[in-house]
Amino acid sequence: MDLESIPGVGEKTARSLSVLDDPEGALRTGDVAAIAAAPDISQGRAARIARGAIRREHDDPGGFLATDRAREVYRNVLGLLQERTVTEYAAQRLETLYPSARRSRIEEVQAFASEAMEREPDPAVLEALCGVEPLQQPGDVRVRERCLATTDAERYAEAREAIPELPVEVVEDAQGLAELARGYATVIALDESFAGVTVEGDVQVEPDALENPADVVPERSLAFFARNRDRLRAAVEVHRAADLEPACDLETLTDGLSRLAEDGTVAGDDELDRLTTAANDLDAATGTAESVANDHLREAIREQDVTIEGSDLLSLVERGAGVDSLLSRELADEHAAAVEAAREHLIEALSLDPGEAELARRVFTDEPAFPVERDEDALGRLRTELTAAKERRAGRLKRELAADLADQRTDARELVRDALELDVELAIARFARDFSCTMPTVVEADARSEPVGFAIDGGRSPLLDEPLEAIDPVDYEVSGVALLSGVNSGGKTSTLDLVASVVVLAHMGLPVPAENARLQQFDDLHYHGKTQGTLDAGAFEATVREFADLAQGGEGSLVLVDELESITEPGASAKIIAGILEALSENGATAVFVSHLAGEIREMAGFDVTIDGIEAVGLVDGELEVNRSPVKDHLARSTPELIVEKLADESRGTTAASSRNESRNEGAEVGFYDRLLEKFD
Ligand SMILES: Nc1ncnc2c1ncn2[C@@H]1O[C@H](COP(=O)(O)OP(=O)(O)OP(=O)(O)O)[C@@H](O)[C@H]1O
Repeated sequence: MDLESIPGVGEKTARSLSVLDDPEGALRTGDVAAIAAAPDISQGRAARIARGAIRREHDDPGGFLATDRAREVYRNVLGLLQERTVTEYAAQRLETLYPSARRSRIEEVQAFASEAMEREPDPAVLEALCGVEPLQQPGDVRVRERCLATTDAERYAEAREAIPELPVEVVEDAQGLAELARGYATVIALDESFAGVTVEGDVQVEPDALENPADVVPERSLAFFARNRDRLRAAVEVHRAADLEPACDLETLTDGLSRLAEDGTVAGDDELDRLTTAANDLDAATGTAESVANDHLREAIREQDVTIEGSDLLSLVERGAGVDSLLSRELADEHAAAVEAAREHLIEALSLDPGEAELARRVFTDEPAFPVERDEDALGRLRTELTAAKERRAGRLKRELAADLADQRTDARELVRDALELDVELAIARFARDFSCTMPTVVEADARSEPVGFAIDGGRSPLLDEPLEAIDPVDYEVSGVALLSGVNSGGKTSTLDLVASVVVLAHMGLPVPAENARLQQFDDLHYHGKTQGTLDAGAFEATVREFADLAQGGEGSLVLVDELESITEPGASAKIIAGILEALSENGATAVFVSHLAGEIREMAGFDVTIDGIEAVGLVDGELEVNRSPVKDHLARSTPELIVEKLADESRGTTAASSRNESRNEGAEVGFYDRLLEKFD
């Protein structure tokens, strides 16, 4: 696949994407997480790239949303879906859903969304989703206690390339190897020629090391799991809570992760912990052991009456002997006990095993001395032994753990992806529940048959800022061109919003907020919201021009227009709207024009345009009671007409109830209201 052929992908982005394992697969499936794993590509950008790839896949020219208001409706319904996601990933992934005029795309998403609607948005699953995020690449791994060694310059270059995590050293001979062994806990010699060479320290001859990097640097695969430990655990939790089919064995993965510390070291091994603590605490424990011995000895000396004969003292002084000799002669037992106490302390404080204890005992010699002091050489040997034992054990455990986890890397990726995808599905499921949605029937347009238009039963506009229970369900059906009349605040704009939302969601392949919906597969949606106030000449001209374009094509278009009359004075508006409707009708477009001038427009129009009406069924306590579903072929009475009618009714009632004399004035009032009412006929 030529990545640059995707809309929105230039040379630089294509280069970033080519770093991925399977860029084509990621693009084909709209896998935002995989695309965002490419260098310098954010999730938002990944979503745009995925959308471009999907459009290319379906040969979709785009541009379904033809006006600002249409785009606004899309952003609003998408926002409602995004509000119902838990993860940022799912919110971005939803951006790949867009209204399309391509059947294959609509059906593809419909299949996905139908399954999604079956999902149960369990609170435990939503809670678990909080911790899931796309996996991250581990940072650079650097191992300092182990090195590779070779005598060959070419092999040196190869080693640096294959295993950049380890230092690579060039040596001349076994002597060089021995020197390295003093500086590193483990030396891995790459040359066959070193086989059989014995040098002190942990030196392993492994000519195949470069072919098995996982054995040589288990840190490499552990770093991936360590970096993503919490995300993987959260993904495991999501699978458990949602009872999802897991991509790998959850027990094995959880067990592996429980043995891994956040910094990539092995956790939970008592012996390794003991060795690590012993190596770390060695100096401090030796210092304390010295104090133990000296406190002991000081106490003993203080309490001792040392009796020494004058001749002995003389000979000691003449020989220049110090207190050591005195100690050995007079306090040998106490000295031995003090040294023993120091040794015991060191062995116990560091929990040393018998072999290590043997070395530890040598840290304090039997030589009489006060104060008792450590033997640095012996201490050095103990330190080397503890560090080497620690490294050996850590290395073995890392290799074992890396081997256990290595096979699960691909599955672990899938595990996280499935958890994130579940969030996308649950957002759709929640949206569908919250707005009582159904999957619409989207009918492919057929030039030879009658226009299908749209038919919505029990629709509730998701754009109304009311709880679902407070929204009256609306039935509305239009094929061809219609005018929508109705009382002020009757719900005309909300009806257009409902139609636009249903059409946009249906073309996204998603369920729509209605009991039932059947609609034509439209090419595009032109929705013009209400214009605020009269337009100046320039803006008026631009608006008329816009409709001129539409009137020339438009056979597959849905055109929704709200009170276009406000753009100029009423008489002229009616003429212009009538002309636009004629053109749209001739072209076979589907259109709904909301207007307070429906009657006037019909008179001007050169064809029998349908007028639907949102009727007030009456006035209750001064408030209009409205039937929100437009009545077909019915010019709704206006609010002023209803009010005059109400006044006429009221005054008739009063006249009937009053005496003859008093009613003269009231009779005149009835006549006045009737005169006004006649004007509405
Ligand atoms: N189906 C509905 N169920 C409940 N309330 C509704 C419904 N439709 C509209 N409303 C309420 O009526 C108000 C007015 O609706 P809307 O703006 O759609 O009326 P309109 O007929 O376009 O008004 P105008 O004639 O002033 O342009 C809305 O804000 C909403 O509160």
